Amino acid sequence: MIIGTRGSQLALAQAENVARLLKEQGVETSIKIIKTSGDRFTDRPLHAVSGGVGAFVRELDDVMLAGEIDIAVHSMKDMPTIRPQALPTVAVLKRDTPFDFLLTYDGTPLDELPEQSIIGTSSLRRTAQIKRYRPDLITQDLRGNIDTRLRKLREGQYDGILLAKAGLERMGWELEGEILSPDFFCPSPNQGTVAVVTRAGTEAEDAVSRLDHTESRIVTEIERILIAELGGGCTTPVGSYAELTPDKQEIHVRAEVLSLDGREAVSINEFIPMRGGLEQARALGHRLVEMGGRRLAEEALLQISRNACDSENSYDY
Ligand SMILES: NCc1[nH]cc(CCC(=O)O)c1CC(=O)O
Repeated sequence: MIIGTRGSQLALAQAENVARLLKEQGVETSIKIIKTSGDRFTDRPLHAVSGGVGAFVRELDDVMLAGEIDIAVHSMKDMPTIRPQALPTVAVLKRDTPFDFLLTYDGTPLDELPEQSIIGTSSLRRTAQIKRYRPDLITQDLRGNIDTRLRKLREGQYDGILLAKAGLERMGWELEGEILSPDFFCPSPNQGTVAVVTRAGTEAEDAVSRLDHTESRIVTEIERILIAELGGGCTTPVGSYAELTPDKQEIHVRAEVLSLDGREAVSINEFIPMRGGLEQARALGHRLVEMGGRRLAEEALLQISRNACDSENSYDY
């Protein structure tokens, strides 16, 4: 069986991990690198790349539908909500750390950074959240793969950069930094979770389905439901995070929509029961809209110059 992946170090690490997990199940695989247009235009913000934020995923879908690969591995937060029926998400892997991470040039924590320090991120959500938390800091666009972003920090172009902790973990990089609390930095929906796609009705589907982690599947679904009604398309500053309580009876859900400048936000922060959780999440998503979340998402969208964007749920650029 052939695992298709993008060629970035993070994508390769994720694909290699899936290969290892399948090998433990006695399934042999090989890895094939697929170059996507999102990888080719790394100089522009992703919301300005043709095809928008679903680009990475869709091009792997195409080669899978063409039969060139059997298994595709994705960072789940980059996957559009609406998916081809023939390509089920057969496994949601056990979640890694879902939180954002601050790396600073000299190890200074967020609360102690001098005024006017420059923070690099290309995520509209992280930009809005950092502006809300520290309006005196300066945010600057920072694109590129994780290795590129780290290099730019080391070169002194930024005082600090924000990224997903999970990316560093998967690369095996243990760097000193600060995990940002979801109370102030609600992560992107599905951040820190890898999903695996196959063609329906194949041997690969059978094999990969053994890797599915039920709890991670539940919380990631809830995170999507919470923000499903917001509209505003993709690339708006939206966070959504669900976690099981230690007794596994309840789910702690947080979700928020911010204005691009971080000055306005609407949010929810609640515990819902495991039983009937999906319905309650839908109701909470509705409440987020009624509190003004859709208006904020639509306003943000109007302010962003961008090309066609077909994804409903890839907010993190
Ligand atoms: N936005 C791109 C992206 N997609 C997934 C990850 C990290 C891994 C993950 O969240 O699963 C990243 C990098 C980042 O946000 O720093």
